[in-house]
Amino acid sequence: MQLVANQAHRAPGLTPRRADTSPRLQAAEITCRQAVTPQAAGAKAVGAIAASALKSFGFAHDFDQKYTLGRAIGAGTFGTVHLATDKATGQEVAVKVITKRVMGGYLEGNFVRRVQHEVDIYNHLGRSLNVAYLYGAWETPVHVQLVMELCTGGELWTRVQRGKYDEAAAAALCREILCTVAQCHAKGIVLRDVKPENFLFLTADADAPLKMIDFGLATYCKPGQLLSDRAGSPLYVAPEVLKQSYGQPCDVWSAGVVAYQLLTGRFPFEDEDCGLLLSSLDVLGKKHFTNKEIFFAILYGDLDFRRPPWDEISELARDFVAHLLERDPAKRPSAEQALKHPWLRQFDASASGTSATSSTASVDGGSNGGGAATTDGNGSAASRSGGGGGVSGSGRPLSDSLVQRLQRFGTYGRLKQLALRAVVSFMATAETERIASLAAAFRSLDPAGRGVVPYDSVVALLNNGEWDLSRTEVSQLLATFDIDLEGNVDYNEWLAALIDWREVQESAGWQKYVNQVFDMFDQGHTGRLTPENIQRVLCGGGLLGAAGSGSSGSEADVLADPGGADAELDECPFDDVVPAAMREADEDHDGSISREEFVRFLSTAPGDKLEFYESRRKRLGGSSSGSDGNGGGGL
Ligand SMILES: Nc1ncnc2c1ncn2[C@@H]1O[C@H](COP(=O)(O)OP(=O)(O)OP(=O)(O)O)[C@@H](O)[C@H]1O
Repeated sequence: MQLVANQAHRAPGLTPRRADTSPRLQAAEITCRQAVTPQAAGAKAVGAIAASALKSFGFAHDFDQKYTLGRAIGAGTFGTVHLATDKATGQEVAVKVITKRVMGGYLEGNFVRRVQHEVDIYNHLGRSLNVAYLYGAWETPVHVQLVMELCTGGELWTRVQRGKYDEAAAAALCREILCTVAQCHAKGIVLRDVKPENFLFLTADADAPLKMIDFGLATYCKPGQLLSDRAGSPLYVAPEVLKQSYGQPCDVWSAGVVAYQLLTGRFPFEDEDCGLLLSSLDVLGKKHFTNKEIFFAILYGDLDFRRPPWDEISELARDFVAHLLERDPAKRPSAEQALKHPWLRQFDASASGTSATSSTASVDGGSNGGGAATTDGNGSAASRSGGGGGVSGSGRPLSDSLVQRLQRFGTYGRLKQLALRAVVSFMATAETERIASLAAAFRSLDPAGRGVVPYDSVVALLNNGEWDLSRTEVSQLLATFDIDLEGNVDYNEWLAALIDWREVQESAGWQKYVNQVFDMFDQGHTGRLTPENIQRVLCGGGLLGAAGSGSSGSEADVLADPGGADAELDECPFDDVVPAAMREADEDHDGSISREEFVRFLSTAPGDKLEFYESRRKRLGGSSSGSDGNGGGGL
């Protein structure tokens, strides 16, 4: 095993991260970073790209025109993170500046895969409100610049160091971490680096949302698959990772270590022989532990539930932590199962509370008509939690789950979103019943029947006082809606973003619709889609014609100009879509997407449940009706 220290490249003058404050932890933080091999970075990331032959990533080059770079605010082994300001809007963002690694005039292969992998994962998972949002990637001859949502609340680690959390606060944070893990696992991604340093608070507020950053060790691993390369940070690494045979459960273990820390302020294991009991204090300078000692404690040490403050912590909390820190991964709960633990559920407002029903919710499409967004001025506590643990995604009223649906759709990636928008256009005429409530909700925002809702109306909807969202989160949800990047939300975008795709997949028509979209791309009737096919159709507007901006979305509209033979390919806003989609969809790496691969690409994993995404639905006390907030026209 090749070990690489995880403390290099600190920019001068930066507030040091935890690793720098403690020589002990610095040693302990030596991280097994050989993960970015073709196997470990995921064969998908390798995909059809001959990485070693690249001179550039194909990212935009106009960073300096768009942003003013400010001071450095953080540093890791891979890059330095700076503050920056959007010149047009004044919005502050975080920019990770990564120095390019070049060999023989070309970008070094592993480096290319690492960057592409990070961008791909951010582009998918960053659409969830649990992960810092990636606005885009830029490059110069020397650097790559990843522009991200700025999190000003500091690392979870900083708050952990201040001492233990009360149970309600600890449970809320554990829920957010496990939701992030569950979202990743549902997409066949294992994080391998769940630790407090990789979660930042959006703001300094006590109840600010937590956002995951840094997917450097994440890799593709479906349930049941096993990995063998050691990867992780020693204090959080699962025993089976040390034994080099592990899969998704390793993230649940790491979440268990974090849960233990949140409740007690220290690490969970002791080893009588070497007197190892890790506490924040130990870590900050009193004792010296080698990785060997730490690994021994993880593998064989006793779980310490005896010492204070465990005598003041509830049985349920202890049971929760003990379950997550089960050494046998086969007996450990999955992230989804852990989210249903009674300790988390007892603090989950959405599991017991009532949802906002009092104001003029604009998405019900029924009784409220007009769709005028209102502010209820209630100012009540908001719930960031999911849909109440066991609540199924299917059948959840739109007025409760709008934000969850948007996030999940956002994580699909651009090509899949565009293709699903085309599927919708085929469905719209055939499945009027399935889309009736969504159509009604759209009409309430588009009373004039133009088939397009301007950005302002959607912003007003998301700011109507019923959702707990920051300004930047509203704009990122808006970006998810606007699949064709036209600056508004058309009827088919609305349907595509909000429909329950898992339900559609189970319907008789699904295979037919997907075939129709495949055929739109496959103009040569070869049965395979090449990057060129896809690029031509996307940039020629053939797929976007699939809905037009109207609400009819008929088959005739779709097929009117399927290939865009006269297409102007020079100014295509989807240039970066195809390589990322190829890395995801081309499972056998033959440089094309077969019909079967396309069907799998468009399908939503059965495990990708709505309740893993934060509802952000405000919970209003004393709801009169106790109804589902549907107002008569929700899903
Ligand atoms: N979106 C953000 N907003 C504010 N600060 C950030 C953001 N992203 C990163 N940082 C800060 O920059 C530091 C380094 O970021 P990050 O961990 O992503 O870099 P890295 O080089 O990939 O790290 P690693 O060494 O773990 O690979 C973080 O610890 C954090 O303090």
